[in-house]
Amino acid sequence: MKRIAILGSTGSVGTQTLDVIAHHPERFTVEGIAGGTNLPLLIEQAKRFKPRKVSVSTKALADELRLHISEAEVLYGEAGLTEIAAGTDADFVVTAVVGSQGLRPTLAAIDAGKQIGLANKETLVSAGHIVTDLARKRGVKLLPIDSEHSAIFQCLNGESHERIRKITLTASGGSFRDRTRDELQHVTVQDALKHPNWSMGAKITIDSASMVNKGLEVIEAHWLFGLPYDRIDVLIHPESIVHSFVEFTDHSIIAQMGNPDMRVPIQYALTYPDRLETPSKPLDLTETGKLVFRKMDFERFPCLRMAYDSGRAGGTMPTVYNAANEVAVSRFLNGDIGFLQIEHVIEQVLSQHAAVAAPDLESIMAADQWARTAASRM
Ligand SMILES: NC(=O)C1=CN([C@@H]2O[C@H](COP(=O)(O)OP(=O)(O)OC[C@H]3O[C@@H](n4cnc5c(N)ncnc54)[C@H](OP(=O)(O)O)[C@@H]3O)[C@@H](O)[C@H]2O)C=CC1
Ligand SMILES: CC(=O)[C@@H](O)[C@H](O)COP(=O)(O)O
Ligand SMILES: [Mn+2]
Repeated sequence: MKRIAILGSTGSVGTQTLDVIAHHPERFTVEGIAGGTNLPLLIEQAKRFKPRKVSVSTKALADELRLHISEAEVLYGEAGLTEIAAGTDADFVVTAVVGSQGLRPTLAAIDAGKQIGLANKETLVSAGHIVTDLARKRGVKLLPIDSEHSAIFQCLNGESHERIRKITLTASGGSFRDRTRDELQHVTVQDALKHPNWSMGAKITIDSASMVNKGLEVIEAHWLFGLPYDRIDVLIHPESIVHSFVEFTDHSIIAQMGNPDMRVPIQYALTYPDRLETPSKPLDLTETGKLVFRKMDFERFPCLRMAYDSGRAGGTMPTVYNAANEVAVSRFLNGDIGFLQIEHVIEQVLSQHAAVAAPDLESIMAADQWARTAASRM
């Protein structure tokens, strides 16, 4: 039995993780779940999966939750999230909260020696060296849940890292992939939230449309696979069938394919190195017919160029890229700024930042906070 704790159990990745667990009750128990504000769903999950600890974002919500569930200890806030990450009997923690608020709880889980199923990419972008160093020291595996990174991880199974020529992350192009920059002037939040292939939380769906998601994924890949940025490529693949691929020194390419369904990478992280049945639809390539791949256009998607630049600059630059984007996306979702202003905010905040090299956690937190304040004023 693998004992699981989930940070962000009420979200898109969180609910799909519980779906995977529900299909294999003989394999998994749920020790702890943490959600934000979706109380009805958290109550339903607590009753069904019977974790010993449950956490919500505020004290008021925790008080209300206690009226509905008596079997579990109810916690709240950052302390509650950290307790679900590090203070349960779980041996495996799925990090599926959104944003760099996942950083401290993830570090706590690693410090406590829990294996990590990593969905929360912002954590690795914000503090990649700190997270990977601690994982190395504690002997903790960071098992990728992000579909592209799971794909690369599967392609690399048994291969020597010295034989990798480059890896290529595929990008669907997001909700506006066929629109020109001029046409982006007046797009709405509703338009932006219509991802062509994946059903995901609001923040990552906007990130897909701006290509920030792929930027975050490039930096995530740098830390997960220890590759320099000039050996991490991105291309547009509108079908999201090839989830990513590796080219080796002999020019062989190994790709991982499947219908777009997050339950596959989630389950692989949970069962690695084993594989189990899933309820996902099998891929029939004769039905797919044609797969399209296009070169990335960095003029059309400047947020990807800024991610490469931030990653290469290192230090606190990726922290600031991520935090500025988090604020810009939240402002876009609230109707405060237009879609194209997301990239403007990121660019301006990056240009004003005096980077700190080899930052410790305190400097990372300070840079994150500085970027949030700057981005909210722009
Ligand atoms: N969705 C996907 O297919 C993929 C997602 N990812 C990554 O996974 C992460 C999660 O994405 P996704 O599932 O789409 O996001 P969602 O917005 O769907 O879910 C976010 C989760 O975080 C919870 N949460 C938010 N704030 C807090 C808080 N302060 N304390 C505790 N919990 C909190 C939410 O709770 P509540 O809803 O109750 O408020 C919810 O459970 C992101 O980093 C994303 O980039 C990566 C690859 C694919
Ligand atoms: C499912 C997943 O891993 C997402 O990160 C997905 O990749 C988003 O799609 P695009 O960023 O390619 O549009
Ligand atoms: Mn992805």
